[in-house]
Amino acid sequence: MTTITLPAVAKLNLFLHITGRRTDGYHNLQTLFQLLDSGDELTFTLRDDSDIVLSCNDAALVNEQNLVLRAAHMLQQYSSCTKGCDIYLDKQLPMGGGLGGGSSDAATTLLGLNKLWQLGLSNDELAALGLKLGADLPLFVRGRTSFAEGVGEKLQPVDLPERVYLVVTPDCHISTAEIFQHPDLIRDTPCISAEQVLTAHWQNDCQPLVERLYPIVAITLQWLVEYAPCQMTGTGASVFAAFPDQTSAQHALAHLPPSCRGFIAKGVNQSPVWAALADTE
Ligand SMILES: C[C@@](CO)(OP(=O)(O)O)[C@H](O)COP(=O)(O)OP(=O)(O)OC[C@H]1O[C@@H](n2ccc(N)nc2=O)[C@H](O)[C@@H]1O
Ligand SMILES: Nc1ncnc2c1ncn2[C@@H]1O[C@H](COP(=O)(O)OP(=O)(O)O)[C@@H](O)[C@H]1O
Repeated sequence: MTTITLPAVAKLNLFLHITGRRTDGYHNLQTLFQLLDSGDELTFTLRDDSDIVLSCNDAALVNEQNLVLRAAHMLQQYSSCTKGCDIYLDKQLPMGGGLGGGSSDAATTLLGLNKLWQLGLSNDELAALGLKLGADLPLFVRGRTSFAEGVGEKLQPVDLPERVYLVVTPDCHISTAEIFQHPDLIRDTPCISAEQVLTAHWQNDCQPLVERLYPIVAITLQWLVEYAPCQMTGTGASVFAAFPDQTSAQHALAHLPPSCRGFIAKGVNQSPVWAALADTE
């Protein structure tokens, strides 16, 4: 096996409760991560030397800060592996939109290179390595729709109905750090237990602040709520709504405001990356 192609799917935060601020500046949160069935795609090809070379359909993404390269270098160093690879990233997800695309690309890189380089690392090892790159990495390494606590790394799988989502991203960039640093952020939501996840009130504590600071997000939510109940994911700017079927989601998508990007995806309990990895065996 010298080439592997794997998906890197998006996530939604069906709720995002911020329960407190930690001494290291980060916030404790409780969230319900819903994995989607679509996103980016990565192709890994073994090289004859130990170089790691990234190419991408968006040339602006080819730089050392790309989480794909950072994950690949980290894995190579951690495992003392002398093999290299070419990586092609087919970027489809909006960036910085609260969909976790960068984290998902990095997690798929850890899973793909663990296989291509025949390292035999466990999922626990890969999730712990991934956490060094971002709070959402362990979710995508484990690949299960989950209730998460801590900064998002303490995960409990949850089975949800596989619903159809319309995801809409307004044309604005929101800095996660700016939202978490803001004095007006809701950061005192009472903790719920894992048993309360399905019955709790699902809200995104970042949403009122983001709607105020970025009116385009509020306007997009006002448009979407005409079709279905909707919410923001992560620290924005993407918003989403669940629909009973593809047809009704398509109907809303057809009326998308001109400045927005949108796509329809199915919520899944298990990331397709696992089926794709199994196919490589
Ligand atoms: C809050 C979530 C929910 O999914 O937002 P999205 O990024 O998906 O929108 C994520 O956990 C975000 O994870 P990630 O995007 O990896 O955040 P990081 O780069 O680690 O953090 C950026 C900055 O946000 C703040 N931060 C982040 C996460 C957290 N639990 N508490 C924080 O206070 C910190 O100031 C940090 O320096
Ligand atoms: N492979 C990648 N895909 C997307 N963004 C990346 C990638 N590597 C690094 N980044 C950086 O990470 C930031 C957050 O990206 P992303 O994961 O898409 O958003 P979010 O954390 O809001 O869900 C981007 O603005 C970009 O600067």
